[in-house]
Amino acid sequence: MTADWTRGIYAITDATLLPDDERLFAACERALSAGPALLQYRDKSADAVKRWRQAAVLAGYCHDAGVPLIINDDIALAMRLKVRFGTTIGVHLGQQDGALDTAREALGPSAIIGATCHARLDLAERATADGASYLAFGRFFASHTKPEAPPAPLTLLGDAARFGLPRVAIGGLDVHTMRLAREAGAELLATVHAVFGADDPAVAVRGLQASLGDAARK
Ligand SMILES: Cc1ncc(COP(=O)(O)OP(=O)(O)O)c(N)n1
Ligand SMILES: Cc1nc(C(=O)O)sc1CCOP(=O)(O)O
Ligand SMILES: [Mg+2]
Repeated sequence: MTADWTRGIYAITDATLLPDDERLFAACERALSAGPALLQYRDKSADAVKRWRQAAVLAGYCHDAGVPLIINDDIALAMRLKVRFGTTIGVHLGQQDGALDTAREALGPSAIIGATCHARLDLAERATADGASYLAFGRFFASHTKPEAPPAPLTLLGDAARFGLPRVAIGGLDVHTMRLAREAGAELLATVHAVFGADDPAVAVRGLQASLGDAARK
């Protein structure tokens, strides 16, 4: 059974931190064992064979753990996984990654479809109208993973409550800064480094959950 995905830790993979199948799969298994709300497969390479192979394994892990798998950027890959495995597959789309309504049509009404809104409420308003399932804002703090991402103020998260969708905070979140983003209104706290830069992603997810005061999910 899939647990409530709308609140908690949103773990995002990274091909630099997890450069091969063995490390990616081991780290994701550990992270999933601690009950994140969502797992995103994010691989910016053009290696479609690797992306299919890795995403297919993660789809199985996520299915077993009851955690939705979100595919970054790639509606076609999410669609292929859904057809092949029939599991809960979603997609995260940035402003250059394809149309939300195309993704919704391809993946169906219950798919989780996320939208990057940077620091812009106008993008959030459009994404809401186009059928997004959640709205992602950031980056809020200095990011190891994407230092060039444009900055966003924490006050944006309160302003975004009006859209009535789960708000994701991203960028430089760790055991300290995550609390600030939650206090500012984010239901979901997305991180690469605080989970997959840690020695043990399971311990990291549990530590982040504890820092938020969220009950352990597993
Ligand atoms: C949860 C979440 N929020 C934001 C992003 C960034 O998406 P995007 O702007 O498309 O940048 P890339 O991740 O594709 O480099 C995200 N992936 N996930
Ligand atoms: C993928 C991504 N998108 C961002 C945005 O602001 O849109 S920040 C970011 C990287 C998040 O990694 P870390 O938790 O290591 O900072
Ligand atoms: Mg993208």
